[in-house]
Amino acid sequence: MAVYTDITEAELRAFLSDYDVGELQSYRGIAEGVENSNFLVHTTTGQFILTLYEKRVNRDDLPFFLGLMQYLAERGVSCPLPVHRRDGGTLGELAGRPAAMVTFLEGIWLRRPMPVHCAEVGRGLAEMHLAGEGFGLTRRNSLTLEDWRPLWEKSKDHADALDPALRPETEASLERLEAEWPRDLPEGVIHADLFPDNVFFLGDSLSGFIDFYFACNDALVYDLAVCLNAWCFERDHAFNLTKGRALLAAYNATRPLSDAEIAALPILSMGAALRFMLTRLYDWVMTPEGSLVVKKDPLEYLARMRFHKAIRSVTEYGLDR
Ligand SMILES: Nc1ncnc2c1ncn2[C@@H]1O[C@H](COP(=O)(O)OP(=O)(O)O)[C@@H](O)[C@H]1O
Ligand SMILES: N[C@@H](CCOP(=O)(O)O)C(=O)O
Repeated sequence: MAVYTDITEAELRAFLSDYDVGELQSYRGIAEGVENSNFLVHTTTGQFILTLYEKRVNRDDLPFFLGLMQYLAERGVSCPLPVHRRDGGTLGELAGRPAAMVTFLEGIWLRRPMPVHCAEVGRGLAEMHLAGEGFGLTRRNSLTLEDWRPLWEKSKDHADALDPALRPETEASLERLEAEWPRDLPEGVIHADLFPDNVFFLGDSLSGFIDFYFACNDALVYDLAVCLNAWCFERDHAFNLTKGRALLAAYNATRPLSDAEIAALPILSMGAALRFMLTRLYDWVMTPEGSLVVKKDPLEYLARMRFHKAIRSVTEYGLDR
C-alpha cells in the first residue's frame, strides 16, 4: 500500500475548502502504487484522486506533470485532469507535502494483458507522443544513462545477496550502454513508466493513462522500449513475440518509426530494463522492513536485460524488416 503520509479529515476538509468540488462525503487511502500517497476522495459532486507527492518527486517538477496532463487531456488523450482551485492554481499543500487533486478515470488495469491490449497501448502511446508536440514546458529525464551509475553505486553492495550474477552483469551492461547509447533520435514528451498498472481499460478498449510522475523529454522510442519491457514478457520472463508484434505494429501504424529508431530498439530496451532493475534494487534495499509498500522484484529486469543483450535483429521483437 502506498500511503506514506496519512491525513486527517479536518486537514482534508480545510484543503478542499479552496476548491469548488462540493462537500466531502468520504475518503480512503489507495492500496496501489509505490511512489506517492494517493487517496480516493468522494464529494457531493463526484470522485477525485488526491495525491501527496513523496520522496522521488521534485516539487519543482510538479508544474510540468500537472501542466502535461492538462495539455494532453485538451488534445484528446484520456488522462486525469488536474482540478483547479478557486484561485486558479492546481498545486497545494497538505500534511506538509505538495498535493494536488485530479479527476477520477474509469477503468481497471490488467493483470494479464493480451496481444489485443498491447496493440491498444501501442496505438495510445503513439497518439500521446503526437499530442505532446508543442507542450511548452520541458523536463530532463532524471533516470537516464547519466543517472544509472550513481544509482547503482548506492545499492550495488546488496546485489550479491539477491543473485551473484546481478553485479557482474549490471557492470557489463552499464559499460555497454555508456559506449553505445544512441543520441539524435526524435525527442518529445514521454510517459517513461507506462506499465500495465498505469493504463486503464474498459473491456478490451484503452480508457486512459495515469501516473505521469516520471514524464519527461527524451527519445520517443525509449517510451516504446519501456513498454516492450513492461507489456511483452510473461511471468516466466519469456518474451511473447505476438505481444511484441501487436505493440510495435500498432505504434508504427500511428507514428511511423524511422530506421534509426528501429535500429536503436535493442539498446534502448536494454537501458530501460536496467533503469527499472536499478530503481527496484534501490527500493528493495532502502525501503524499511514493515513499510506498507509492495516491493517489486529487481531480478525480473535482470532477465529482460539478458534478453535484449542477445537480440541480433529487431525481427526478434516482432518487427517486420
Ligand atoms: N486519475 C485516477 N483515476 C482513477 N484511479 C487512479 C487515478 N490515479 C491513480 N489512481 C489509482 O491509484 C493507484 C496508484 O496511482 P499511481 O499514480 O500509479 O501511484 P504512484 O505514483 O504512487 O505509483 C492506481 O493504481 C489507481 O488505482
Ligand atoms: N513501474 C515501476 C515502478 C513505479 O511504480 P508505479 O506504480 O508508479 O508505476 C516498476 O515496475 O518498477
